[in-house]
Amino acid sequence: MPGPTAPAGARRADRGAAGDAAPTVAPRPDGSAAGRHRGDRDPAGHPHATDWETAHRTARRAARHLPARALPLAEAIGHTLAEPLTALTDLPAFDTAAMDGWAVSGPGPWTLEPGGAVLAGHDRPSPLADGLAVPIATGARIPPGTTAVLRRERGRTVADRLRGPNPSPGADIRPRGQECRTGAGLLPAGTPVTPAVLGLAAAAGYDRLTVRPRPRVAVLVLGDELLHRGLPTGGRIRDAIGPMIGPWLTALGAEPVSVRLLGDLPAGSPGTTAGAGESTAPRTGAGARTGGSGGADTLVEELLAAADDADLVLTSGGTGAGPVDRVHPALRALGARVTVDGVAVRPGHPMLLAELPNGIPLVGLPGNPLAAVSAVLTLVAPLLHGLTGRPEPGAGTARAHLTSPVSRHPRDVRLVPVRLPAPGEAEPVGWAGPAMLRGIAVADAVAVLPPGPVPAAGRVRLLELPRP
Ligand SMILES: Nc1nc2c(c(=O)[nH]1)N[C@H]1C(S)=C(S)[C@@H](COP(=O)(O)OP(=O)(O)OC[C@H]3O[C@@H](n4cnc5c(N)ncnc54)[C@H](O)[C@@H]3O)O[C@H]1N2
Ligand code: MOO
Repeated sequence: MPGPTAPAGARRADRGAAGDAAPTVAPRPDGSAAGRHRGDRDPAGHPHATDWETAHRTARRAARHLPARALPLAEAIGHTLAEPLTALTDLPAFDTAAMDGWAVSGPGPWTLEPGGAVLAGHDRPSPLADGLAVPIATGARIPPGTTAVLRRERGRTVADRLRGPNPSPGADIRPRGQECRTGAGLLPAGTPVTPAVLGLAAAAGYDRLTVRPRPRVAVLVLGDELLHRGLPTGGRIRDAIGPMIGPWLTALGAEPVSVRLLGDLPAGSPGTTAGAGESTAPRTGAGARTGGSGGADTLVEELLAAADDADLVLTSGGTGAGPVDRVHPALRALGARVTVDGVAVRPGHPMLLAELPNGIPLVGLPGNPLAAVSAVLTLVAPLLHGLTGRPEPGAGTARAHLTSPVSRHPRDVRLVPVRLPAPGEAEPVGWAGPAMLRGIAVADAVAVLPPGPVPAAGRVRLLELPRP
């Protein structure tokens, strides 16, 4: 069970030590630090803060595409097309009746051909001579010589005669290739495989799809103060990140393989760890969670075990420089390359992006719950899209007018939960403090407010919120 919590004041009091705990920032060829921008200032103690746009881009680029694999259709759901989907057949593959009725040749009245109906699934029906009609079912091949289909409800038969209005030529016939010709591009690479994509792929002749799999994500929720059931008590509070992070990852196209609820473990050093490859932490099933610190005694051990079995590792909490904020020290002990160490965004400025020694990316979500959401939108979503090759949803295109002005941060981007009451309108919902979820819980999107001295008004950029 988690141990007692240091009072918040004590945890915060040590933030002055940020310099000591700062991990190595990877140098760039030009000698500057990756993601660091001269002139950026974060008065709260993050001199390395990366600007928000750069952080977003860096996260996407930090991801190498996951290897593609060919999977049977039924197993491809939720993954991402690694290659364009190209029609393997004309669709429809032959001229097809669009309605139940009669195939007719020429103007009526018509004589019914003896010998029964043309049904779906029948191979080549015999040709229809001028003045003749034959009953036909939706989806059946059109007999050669047919000029149109007369719908059942429009015709009436007496003995072997069919009467009804003359359908216009080609009426209710779906011509071969109407939807696509063989070789036509149907979907680009990077398309998420939805139920409709599976249906289209099957119709277009596919038995298997070449996909990039859903990224496997391991999550470590840090903090001795967190309770996982019941009411806040004795200075402890409910964990709000653990319950939302798994479903949010799923909505972003990832597979949360484990959400481990850990206390404030000591950072540890690589010397005290189990080597990568021999995980000491009991692995859990998809989306499963465990209480307590499991089998590992240090954060370094937990990180190594997580990285061994995932495409992306997330931590929550402990990104600061307080006495029990162990993410930076653990990354430093591991020799991880920290590429984004703080972002000029509110909430969420302590968020970080790193590359673990085995090349697996790690995102450190700040502990304040809305700050963690901000990090999901800023770093996690583009990273996942980079791993699968999905385009950023509505990247740079979604915009709306704020229905009322919202105060901005003088130097940092502000992310503000909004409702979208009408097309093109964004209504701030309030309750946007870093520790609050009340606003985001009713929001349809998040508005991106650039820094500035006066409140934001007018058109703003929107970020989609992932939906289950
Ligand atoms: N001296 C300074 N103090 C703080 C700064 C700063 O710049 N200088 N930044 C503040 C901001 S902004 C944030 S965000 C947090 C980031 O802190 P950590 O990532 O180290 O997170 P913790 O200290 O562990 O927790 C912060 C806060 O969030 C609560 N928390 C943590 N995990 C959860 C969870 N899973 N569910 C709900 N709430 C959680 C925790 O109890 C704390 O109240 O640092 C500020 N301080
Ligand atoms: O930026 Mo903190 O991340 O506002 O809560």
